[in-house]
Amino acid sequence: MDLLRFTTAGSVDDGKSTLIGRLLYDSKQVFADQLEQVEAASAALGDDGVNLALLTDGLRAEREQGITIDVAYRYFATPRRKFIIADTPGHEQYTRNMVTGASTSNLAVVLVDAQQGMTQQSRRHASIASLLGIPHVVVAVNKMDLVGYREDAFERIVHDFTAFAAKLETTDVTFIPISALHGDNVVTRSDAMPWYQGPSLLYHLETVHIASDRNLVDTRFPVQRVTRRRNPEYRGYAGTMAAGILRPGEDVVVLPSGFESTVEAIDTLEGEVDEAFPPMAVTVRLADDLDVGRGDMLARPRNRPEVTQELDAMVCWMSDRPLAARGMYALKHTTRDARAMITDVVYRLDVDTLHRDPEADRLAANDLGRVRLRTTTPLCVDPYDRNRSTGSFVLVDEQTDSTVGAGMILDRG
Ligand SMILES: Nc1nc2c(ncn2[C@@H]2O[C@H](COP(=O)(O)OP(=O)(O)OP(=O)(O)O)[C@@H](O)[C@H]2O)c(=O)[nH]1
Repeated sequence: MDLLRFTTAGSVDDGKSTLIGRLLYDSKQVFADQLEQVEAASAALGDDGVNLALLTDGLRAEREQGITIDVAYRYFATPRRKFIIADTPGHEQYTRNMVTGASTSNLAVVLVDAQQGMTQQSRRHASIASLLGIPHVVVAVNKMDLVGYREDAFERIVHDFTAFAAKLETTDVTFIPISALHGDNVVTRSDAMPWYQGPSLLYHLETVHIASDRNLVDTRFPVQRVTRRRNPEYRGYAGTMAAGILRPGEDVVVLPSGFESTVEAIDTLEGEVDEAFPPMAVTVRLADDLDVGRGDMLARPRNRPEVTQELDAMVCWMSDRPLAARGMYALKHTTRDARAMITDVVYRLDVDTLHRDPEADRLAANDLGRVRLRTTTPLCVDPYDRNRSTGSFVLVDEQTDSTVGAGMILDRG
């Protein structure tokens, strides 16, 4: 069964918690003991019925105990699909959280309050979803009950959002009018909005076509480690397929060294396989005895990533200490660790207006901007819009060992 990863984005009080609670509750993913707790807490607050936001927040608190996490991953399944929700609490660090949660998402649900309409925050969330290359966006127009379930309220938001999204690269945008509180169009279709002919949110999540979002063209296999098992002659390269397809008998090039060989066999825990594709974890054996190690990448001789020490990237900055030219950081890209120096801050992007400020010489926490970097060792990279996995990296502060930036590599053309 396939898996859809999605993230939710909304401003404070748009109803994110209520929506997630509703999805879990109506698709019967809530355990009896959790439900009892929430019913008791709801009653204590004077709510009749179940306060769904409490349900989500309760699960959140449970997860957060003792560990600082910015993104809680929540799992649920229906007969059609498995789901992972990257639930991003906290309002201060929304850009950072959204970047963390969204970087592997297939889809983003952007909540817009039907009464308030498009806000600066909605524009920001749409911009970030687009920059992160999330292939599918759902605009869930929530609290339709507060506008009398009127079509014109919904249409106004569709119109405003579409006008703004025209400036973005996101192509697949679906609008769904919902009431998370009452459950309209969340799991089941609502009778309250006969003018809406589309699917419920859950049905859309179950059926949106994601198979072709994977890049099966550019073969990329970052080597995680060299394994020697079974016998002394056995030497395999273990890792996870980042893109493309790999089959025994095919020619490969090892980068950055440039040595070429042929795939002899592909092993998995279940035995040998005829082909490997993302996100399979496999061990590749080559016909020749080459010097291959962690951080190297296998690709096809005629379809290679760029091997470079100069990067142009959009960076989302997450640290209170600003990013500025000449800063040095540890850089993690696929399985390779390097060090990088910021050589230039090209511009800072205002995600509300999409205006570029070329005068900016630094990025503060939650800023996005274009920077140039030079790395100490060569990296095998693709543009992010071609391949999210070989096109992204993180920057780590070497003193505190904390992640301070997420980067998306741009095509320098
Ligand atoms: N009338 C109405 N109220 C709603 C709806 N959805 C949420 N609300 C209410 O809006 C308020 C905020 O909802 P939350 O789910 O806590 O929203 P949130 O702030 O986005 O959630 P988090 O930031 O994730 O904690 C609560 O009082 C909800 O009951 C809706 O569809 N209709």
